[in-house]
Amino acid sequence: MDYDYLHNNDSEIADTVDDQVSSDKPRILLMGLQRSGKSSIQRVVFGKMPPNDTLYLESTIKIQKEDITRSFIDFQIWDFPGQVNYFDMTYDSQEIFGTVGALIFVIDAQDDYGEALHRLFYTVTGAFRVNPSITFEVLIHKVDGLSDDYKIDTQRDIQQRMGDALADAQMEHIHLTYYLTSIYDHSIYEAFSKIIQKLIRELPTLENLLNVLCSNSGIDKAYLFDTLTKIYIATDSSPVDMPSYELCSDMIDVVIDIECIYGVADRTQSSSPEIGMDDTRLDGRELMQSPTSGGSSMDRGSRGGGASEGSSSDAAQHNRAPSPMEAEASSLIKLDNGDVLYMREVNRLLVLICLLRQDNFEKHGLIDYNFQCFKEAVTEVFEFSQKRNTQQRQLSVTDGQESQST
Ligand SMILES: Nc1nc2c(ncn2[C@@H]2O[C@H](COP(=O)(O)OP(=O)(O)OP(=O)(O)O)[C@@H](O)[C@H]2O)c(=O)[nH]1
Repeated sequence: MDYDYLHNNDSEIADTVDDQVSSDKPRILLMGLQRSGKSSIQRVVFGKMPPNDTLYLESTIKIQKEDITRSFIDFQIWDFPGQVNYFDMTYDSQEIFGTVGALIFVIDAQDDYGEALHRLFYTVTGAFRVNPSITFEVLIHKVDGLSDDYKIDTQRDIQQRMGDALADAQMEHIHLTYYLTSIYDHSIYEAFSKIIQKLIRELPTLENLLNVLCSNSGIDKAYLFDTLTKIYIATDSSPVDMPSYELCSDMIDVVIDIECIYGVADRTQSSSPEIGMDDTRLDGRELMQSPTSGGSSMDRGSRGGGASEGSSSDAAQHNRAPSPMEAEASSLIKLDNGDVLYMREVNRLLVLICLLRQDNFEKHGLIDYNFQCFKEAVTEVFEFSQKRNTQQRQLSVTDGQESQST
């Protein structure tokens, strides 16, 4: 089979790479055919664009580069125009693929994907030759329009055809990971969580800390989320099940919604998202004092968008942080099935969300103490990783200057 790449309009965008290659951060590349959904993914996950608004996105004509710098997530995401061949002589593929962490290839599953598979093959084999350490991730995207059976069949077919093509080319050692995704549900966040976790060097340490926290506090499942993107950057080693992940992820929205309604407690003293709800009544129900501190709780009712059956939330509590400087928002949602969702803010960018049985939450003094230890450990790991990143960047700048002068 001949895997030729389409050539069109290269000259229009030939100048767009040069000004993009200067940053030394690890890169995530978003590639795929035109209209496969690359820009939509970037805007929805990293820009908080409502999925329906992506209908009006215009075609990308030059590389869109975005710096994502938040806690442990520290990279650049590049959204490529679908119509360009970055392996031809016009571009320096070493410059483009040399420092790439992950190459994400998006396939429109609602369309005929024969052409997309040719492009995928051409892209991964070309990029692998330049940089064998890239992780290759394939998003079988727009699956919201497909039945469950059809989704599985599509994934199987794509995997099979790519496996055969790589084997024919004796490149079966190239490993591709496949995800079924849509911007209209949690699947895109789940996929990005897994992709980004592969790039976080501190992941084993964070997982260990979460394991210790869970086993010492009677917590069934814990996720460390990046608040803005809803990407979980680590979880404990018990298996991730979609309903629990969706509940935890939805909790971030619940808290943000409540914050939007009630505002920040004291903007003059703190930029932390504390939720000031004292003396407020909602739906005629009085807000109660929280058991942990001088906070308050509120009935919130069930929330759509992914909550699992029989687990609609029936109460959410928000505790005021003891001091504005401590910036420690926390929140509690009791589920109908007797479980509890407990959220604690680690810092402005990270929240810990735990799922546990209500009986175990009775010992929340212990949980709070363990959380403090966890938080201190995470802060130390974070400071260490920042120091190391800064040192590495300084080193690479010095290396670059030396190689230029020789
Ligand atoms: N049904 C569905 N439509 C989607 C999804 N993601 C993106 N789309 C739609 O796909 C269309 C194309 O999306 P874009 O993000 O512009 O595609 P692109 O790959 O960036 O296209 P180019 O910039 O031309 O390379 C838009 O109308 C989106 O609304 C999805 O998960 N499900």
